[in-house]
Amino acid sequence: MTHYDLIIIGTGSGNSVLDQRYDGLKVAIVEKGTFGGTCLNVGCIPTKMFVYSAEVAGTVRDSARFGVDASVNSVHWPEIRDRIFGRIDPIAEGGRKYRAEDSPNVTVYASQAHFTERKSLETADGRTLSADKIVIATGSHVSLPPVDGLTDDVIANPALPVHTSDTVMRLESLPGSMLVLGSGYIAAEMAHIFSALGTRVTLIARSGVLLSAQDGDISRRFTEDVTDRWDVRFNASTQSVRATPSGIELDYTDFDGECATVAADVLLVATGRRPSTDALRLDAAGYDTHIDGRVAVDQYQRVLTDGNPVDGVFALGDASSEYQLKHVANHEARVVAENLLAAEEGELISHDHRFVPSAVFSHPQIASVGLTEEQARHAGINYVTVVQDYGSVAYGWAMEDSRSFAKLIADKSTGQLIGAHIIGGSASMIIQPMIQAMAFGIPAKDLARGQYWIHPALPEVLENALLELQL
Ligand SMILES: Cc1cc2nc3c(=O)[nH]c(=O)nc-3n(C[C@H](O)[C@H](O)[C@H](O)COP(=O)(O)OP(=O)(O)OC[C@H]3O[C@@H](n4cnc5c(N)ncnc54)[C@H](O)[C@@H]3O)c2cc1C
Ligand SMILES: NC(=O)c1ccc[n+]([C@@H]2O[C@H](COP(=O)([O-])OP(=O)(O)OC[C@H]3O[C@@H](n4cnc5c(N)ncnc54)[C@H](O)[C@@H]3O)[C@@H](O)[C@H]2O)c1
Repeated sequence: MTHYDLIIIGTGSGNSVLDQRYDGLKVAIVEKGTFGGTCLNVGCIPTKMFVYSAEVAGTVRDSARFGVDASVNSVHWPEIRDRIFGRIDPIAEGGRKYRAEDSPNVTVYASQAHFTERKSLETADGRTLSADKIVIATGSHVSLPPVDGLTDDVIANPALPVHTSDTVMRLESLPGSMLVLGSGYIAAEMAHIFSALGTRVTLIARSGVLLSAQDGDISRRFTEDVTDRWDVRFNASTQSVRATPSGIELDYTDFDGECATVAADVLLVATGRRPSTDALRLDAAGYDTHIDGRVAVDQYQRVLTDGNPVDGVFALGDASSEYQLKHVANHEARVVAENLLAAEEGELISHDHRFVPSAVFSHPQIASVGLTEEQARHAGINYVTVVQDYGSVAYGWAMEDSRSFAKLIADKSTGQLIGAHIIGGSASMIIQPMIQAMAFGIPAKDLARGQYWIHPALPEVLENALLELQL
C-alpha cells in the first residue's frame, strides 16, 4: 500500500485542482481513460469546434438572402475531424506528460480506481493506495435507454453503426443519413453539426417538443425552427434497434401506439449521462449517494457519510453535481482546491450555484440563466416577463432575423432579474450581462440605464427588453 497526502481520481476538472501550493505534497492521480476528461476529449471543446464548421456551412447556404452568391460545394469531413483532433489530442497528451513526467511530486496511475475502505483504493491493475485526502472527480458517462438491441457491447463494437458522443466525432466519413435518439443538449448540437455538414438527420424525440427543459417559449420556437431541416419524430417511444447490411433500423411506437420503422446509415444515442460512481464501489467507503448515483456533498464539496462530512474527502463535477456543465465542474474544482488546504472549518469556502448559466450550441443557439417562466410560476413568485425580438433592433435588421428573441423574467417585488433566456445568433455571448446582473444583484432598471449599450450592437435587444419590463 502506497500512502499519499492527496489522491485525485479523474483528470477532467480534477486535474485543475493542483497548483503551485500543492508542490510540496505527495500526490497520486488516477485516470482510467484519456487524460483531460470529457470536455477536452469528447465533449465541449470538439463539439464546439465542429459547430463552428457547421455555422460556416450554414452561413454560406444562407448567403443569398444577403445578396451574396455562394454555395457549399463539398464538405471535407476527414479534414475537419483531423484539424479538430489534431489540436486536441496533443493537448491531452501534453497534460498527461506534464503530470506523469514533469511534476516530481505527482504519480499518475493509468487505471480504474475503486474504494476498499474510507481512504483506501485499489486500481484495476492491482495497486493499493491510501491518502490523507481524496478528491473524487470521476465525471459521468453515457446512459443507454432500455431499448432492445442497445447494450454496452453494441456501443463498444466499432463494427456496428451505433454511436454515442464518445465516438461519433471520429467517424471515418460523413454519413449520408443519421438517426439521433434523444432531444436534449447533445441531440440538438449533433443534429445541427451533421445536418449542416450535409447528413440527412432523423431525430427521435420521446415528447412533443425538443429541449423540453428550457423555458416553454424557447423550446417551442426551437422545435418550430429545426423541423424544416431535421425529420423529427415526436412522441416516439423507441422499442428496438438492429444493424442491417446497409446501416441501422429503429422501431418506435407513436402517440397513438402505431409502430413505425426508420432507417439510416448510423445511429447516435444521446439520451443523457450518468455519474461515473458505480465502479468506485462507494459502499466500501461508506459514502452517501443520491438516487441518481451522484456522490452526496455539502456546500463545501465535502463528501458525506450518514449526512456528515468526511474529513479530507471531496467530490466535484459531474460525479457529484446536479449540473453536468464544465464551468460548474471548474468552479467546484476551485472550491475544492481552496478547501483541501483550509486549516479549520471557518476557512472553508462555499460553492455558488445560485445562477448557473448554460448554452445549447445548436442552430438556433440558446442561452439561459435562472428560472424559466414555468419555474417562476410554480414557485409562486410575483413575476413579470418581456419578450424582445432580435428584429426590433438595428443589428437584427442586418441579420434579417425575424425568429430570434430574448425573454427576461423579473421579480416585481425586488426589481431583480430572476431569469434570462435567449434564442438566436450569439445567444451564449450576449447573455453575459444578465448573468452578471443576477450574480451581483444589480436591479434590472439599473442594468438598463446605469451603463452605455453600444449602438448598433446586438445586446441592444437586451437593453430594450430591460426597459420594457413593467416593474
Ligand atoms: C458531447 C458533450 C458536449 C458537452 N458540451 C458542453 C459544453 O458546451 N459546455 C459545458 O459546460 N459542458 C459541456 N459538456 C459537459 C461537460 O463536458 C462535463 O460537465 C464536464 O466535462 C465534467 O467534468 P468532470 O471533471 O466532472 O468529469 P470528466 O471530464 O468526465 O472527467 C472524469 C474523468 O474521470 C475518469 N474516471 C472515471 N471513473 C474513474 C475511476 N473509477 N478511476 C479512474 N478514473 C476514472 C474518466 O476517465 C474521466 O477522464 C458536454 C458533454 C458532452 C458529453
Ligand atoms: N452546451 C452544453 O453545455 C452541453 C452540450 C452537451 C452536453 N451537455 C451536458 O451533458 C449532459 C448530457 O447531454 P444529453 O443530451 O445526453 O442529456 P440531456 O439530459 O440534455 O438530454 C437527454 C435526452 O434524452 C431523452 N431520453 C432519455 N431517456 C430516453 C429514452 N428512454 N428514450 C428516448 N429518449 C430518452 C430525454 O428526453 C432528453 O431529451 C447534458 O445534460 C448537459 O448537462 C452540455
